[in-house]
Amino acid sequence: MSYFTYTPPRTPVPLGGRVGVLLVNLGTPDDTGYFSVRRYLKEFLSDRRVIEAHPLIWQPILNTLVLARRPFASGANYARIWDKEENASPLRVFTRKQAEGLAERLAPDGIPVAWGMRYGQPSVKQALTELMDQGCDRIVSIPLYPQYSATTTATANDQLFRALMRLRRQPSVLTVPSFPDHPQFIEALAASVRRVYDTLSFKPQRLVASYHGLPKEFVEKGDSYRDECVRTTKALATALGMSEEEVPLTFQSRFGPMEWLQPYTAPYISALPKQGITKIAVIMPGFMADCIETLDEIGREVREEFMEAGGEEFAFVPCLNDAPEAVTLLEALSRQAIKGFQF
Ligand SMILES: C=CC1=C(C)c2cc3[nH]c(cc4nc(cc5[nH]c(cc1n2)c(C)c5CCC(=O)O)C(CCC(=O)O)=C4C)c(C)c3C=C
Ligand SMILES: [Fe+2]
Ligand SMILES: [Fe+2]
Repeated sequence: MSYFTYTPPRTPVPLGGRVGVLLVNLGTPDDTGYFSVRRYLKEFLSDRRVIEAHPLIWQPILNTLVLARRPFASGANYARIWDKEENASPLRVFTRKQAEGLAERLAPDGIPVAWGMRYGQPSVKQALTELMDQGCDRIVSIPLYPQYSATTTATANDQLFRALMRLRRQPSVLTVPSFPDHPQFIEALAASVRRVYDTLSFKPQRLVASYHGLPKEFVEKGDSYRDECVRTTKALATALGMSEEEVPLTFQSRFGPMEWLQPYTAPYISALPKQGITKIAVIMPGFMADCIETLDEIGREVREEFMEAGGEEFAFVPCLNDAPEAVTLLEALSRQAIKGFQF
């Protein structure tokens, strides 16, 4: 059997090349059952960009303690947010819709779009093959994470380059950098806040900006994630004409016993009513699409804890999902990157 895994394109590459856009997101289980969630978590938590401990130490813990129990708890959480019509998790549905929206915008220029997941299906390799089958010899890859982290952006790129390793005829690739304060990103976030605020019968005293957490050690060792979260939060506050105090930054979704970036979202929000802050809104600008971390952790768990602690009003600002502003952002990122191929 050949070392190389891909047969040459069936569609000829036009003179001057053909660009395709690849959207890469995290990944999600195929269904909410134990085995699907277990398979997903095993792949995710075996990634050394995510868990840096040596496999000789980590793998026995993962395969016994973690994978024996967590798939049940996570599966129950996924079941609560599952899109029953599409029979898929919201992360997959919204990623697909973002790709479809972008494809419509780029179709007049003959630029195809595909989407793949770092963990699970459809794979990055499948998405890449889809583009190469259409004659693309130049790929713009957009990791769907506004703020850089080695645990997300870098591993998405690793997976793409892993697929390229087995190609005899390799396309040229441009990986789009993180976009924490890209004007179109901030405008899209601000529009999502305004849309929610227009429907409220109260004025939130705070707009809490909650980001996925990260072990503190990763940032101390050079991951730029926290700085980029600060950039997003400041730019959003400015766009909304709010003070920095009105838009506090917190970190959610801790995993394991290490210290993660602080302040932690849940205790921070539960402490607000005691300070006289009983009406809040929460936005999650680290997620391009709603998922288990936003819908279940913030929309259910954190909301309930806030109300139990004396909170009165809690407004949830949905992620950008398939809003036209999200597609406009992806179009801007794509078109800016495509210029890099024009010479
Ligand atoms: C050490 C563990 C983890 C790190 C580091 C981590 C970083 C990280 N993750 C996201 C975005 C998402 N994470 C999601 C789910 C999720 N994350 C972890 C663990 C780490 N994440 C787990 C175990 C899970 C699975 C759910 C669970 O069992 O609790 C998701 C949602 C996926 C979905 O299908 O809905 C996203 C999105 C970022 C941005 C990040 C670092 C900055
Ligand atoms: Fe995560
Ligand atoms: Fe979580």
